[in-house]
Amino acid sequence: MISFREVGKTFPGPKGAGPVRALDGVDLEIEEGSITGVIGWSGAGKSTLARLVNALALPTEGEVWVRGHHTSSLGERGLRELRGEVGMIFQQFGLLSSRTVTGNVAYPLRIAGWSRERRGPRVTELLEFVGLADKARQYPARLSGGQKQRVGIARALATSPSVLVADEATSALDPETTREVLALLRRVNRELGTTILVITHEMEVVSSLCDRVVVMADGRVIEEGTVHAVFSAPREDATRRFVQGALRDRPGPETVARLRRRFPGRLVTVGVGDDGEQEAVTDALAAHRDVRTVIVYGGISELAERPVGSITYALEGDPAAVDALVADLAAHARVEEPA
Ligand SMILES: Nc1ncnc2c1ncn2[C@@H]1O[C@H](COP(=O)(O)OP(=O)(O)OP(=O)(O)O)[C@@H](O)[C@H]1O
Repeated sequence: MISFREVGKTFPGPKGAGPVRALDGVDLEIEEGSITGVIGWSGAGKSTLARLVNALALPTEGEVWVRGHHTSSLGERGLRELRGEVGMIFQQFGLLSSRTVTGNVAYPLRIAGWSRERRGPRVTELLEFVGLADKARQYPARLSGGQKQRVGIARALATSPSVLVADEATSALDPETTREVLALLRRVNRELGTTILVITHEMEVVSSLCDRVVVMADGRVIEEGTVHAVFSAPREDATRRFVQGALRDRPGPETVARLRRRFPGRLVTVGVGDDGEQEAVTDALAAHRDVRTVIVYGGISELAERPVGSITYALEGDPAAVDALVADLAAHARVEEPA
């Protein structure tokens, strides 16, 4: 559906500074019907990547393909076709304040040359889909943030695009409204079959909505895979920071110091993965009765409907017995000792 092949994007830098390398050697395949999250800290290149999908920007190296369109070699007609294939929603909604909800949703249809007779029923259908049929005549200023974003989604879907790109679409919303908008995006994917690309710096958005995740740092893709695979065993520091920020399952340095003062035993953090792993850990703890085991910290969440997190134990006993238990745990799960 979408293919990035060795894509680079360099911007001329500010006066006196060198050029800015926003994307560097990005290879990426987005499957039809998937929901893919692109996550990264500020400046990682996420928005630049999003803008390449509907040719709002073109790569300076490599190729971007969207549904068989090579974005760098499109004429005016090809570009119009591509923009019809790719809907976009933004953090600040991008609604026209001088037009009603109906006027906003009808706007892309007017541009695409739909007659007034065809536009009316299509707008009604779209507003019903996003649950805003009763707001058709309102102006955006009278709507809440969540309602504005739903208008944005209806507008983005007007021409039945096969791809929807959401650039920080929930970053301006409170947690409850964020959940509503994410639920709507899930419906768009399931009921309309739209492929969705979600650009975000919020791990919760990825973990609750996406099938796959692409982690970006410094213009590069540093990790990629299913949400569960990437977040349950992060390989890169940047990924680990996202997971840690969301799960808060591992004690930070100050907490570790406090735990060491309170508990005499050896601190060991044991990863929680799928069910089999947890059972093996419980069995190992039960088998080593000569070691006193105290749970001192931890957290378990769900990612892609599977458990993930860690539990930190203080293990107290004869050092050889504690060593034997730690070896037994390490045979079944990820074991770390806080620094
Ligand atoms: N039009 C532009 N001109 C010059 N530099 C740009 C331009 N657009 C982006 N950049 C630079 O490219 C890099 C990547 O920016 P980008 O906006 O893609 O990152 P991001 O991951 O989306 O970050 P944020 O979440 O802060 O928007 C940054 O260093 C940014 O300053």
